[in-house]
Amino acid sequence: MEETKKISSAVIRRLPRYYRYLGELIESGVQRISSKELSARMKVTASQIRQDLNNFGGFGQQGYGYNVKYLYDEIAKILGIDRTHNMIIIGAGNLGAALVNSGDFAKRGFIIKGVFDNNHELKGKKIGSLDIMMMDELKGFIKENNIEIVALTIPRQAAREVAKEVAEDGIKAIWNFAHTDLNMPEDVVVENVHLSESLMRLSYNIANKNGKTRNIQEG
Ligand SMILES: NC(=O)c1ccc[n+]([C@@H]2O[C@H](COP(=O)([O-])OP(=O)(O)OC[C@H]3O[C@@H](n4cnc5c(N)ncnc54)[C@H](O)[C@@H]3O)[C@@H](O)[C@H]2O)c1
Repeated sequence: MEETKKISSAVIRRLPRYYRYLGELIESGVQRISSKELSARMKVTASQIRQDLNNFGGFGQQGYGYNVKYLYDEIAKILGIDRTHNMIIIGAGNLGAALVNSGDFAKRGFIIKGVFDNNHELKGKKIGSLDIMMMDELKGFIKENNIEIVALTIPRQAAREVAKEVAEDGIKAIWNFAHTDLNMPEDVVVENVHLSESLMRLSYNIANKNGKTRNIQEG
């Protein structure tokens, strides 16, 4: 499929949710669905669904609705999850260990190949089946294992330094958990995950639940 126009980040943010719902439909044996039914399940308007999916050529047919498996596969292609991505975690602390121990990423094709730390006391220790490696092994490991994504679960100052270092080693995708903006070159994509910011949005919604202000939803 050729992409002729830039797809808005709001649409891209909604796609994983479509993907999850379609996956559930497949699991329950549903083969096709109208945008009306999908909208009722997902609690977004049918016109929003049509508009979103029209960005990619629609996939729907008048009077038929959407072929669930086809749509699921097409969204996987758009999200680039129709193939595997090799990933490493830098920072073998609480958060790093939680990521390594979560099986969910592998199910989606994100393969955690290694975990790194600069604390020599952790050398030789394991998280799950992975040996914790030291930072002097990082550069070679990235090259040899075709690493595409680096997750940073280290403090903010360290994250800024390590991000620069891995970008110089050719990494183009950083999953940043440190509470800082990384200011990377344009060809490096950064996805920030900040749980406390999510909590602040929740707090905003608690504060405004009876007021006139509309809820903020991530779509
Ligand atoms: N984004 C979020 O939602 C979120 C949630 C919790 C924690 N955090 C942040 O993530 C970071 C990790 O949290 P945690 O609870 O796992 O902390 P932690 O202290 O348990 O683990 C941090 C690990 O990073 C290692 N480290 C420090 N500097 C390093 C460097 N330069 N190179 C390699 N490894 C280095 C430490 O040795 C340690 O093992 C913290 O900075 C924390 O503020 C973010």
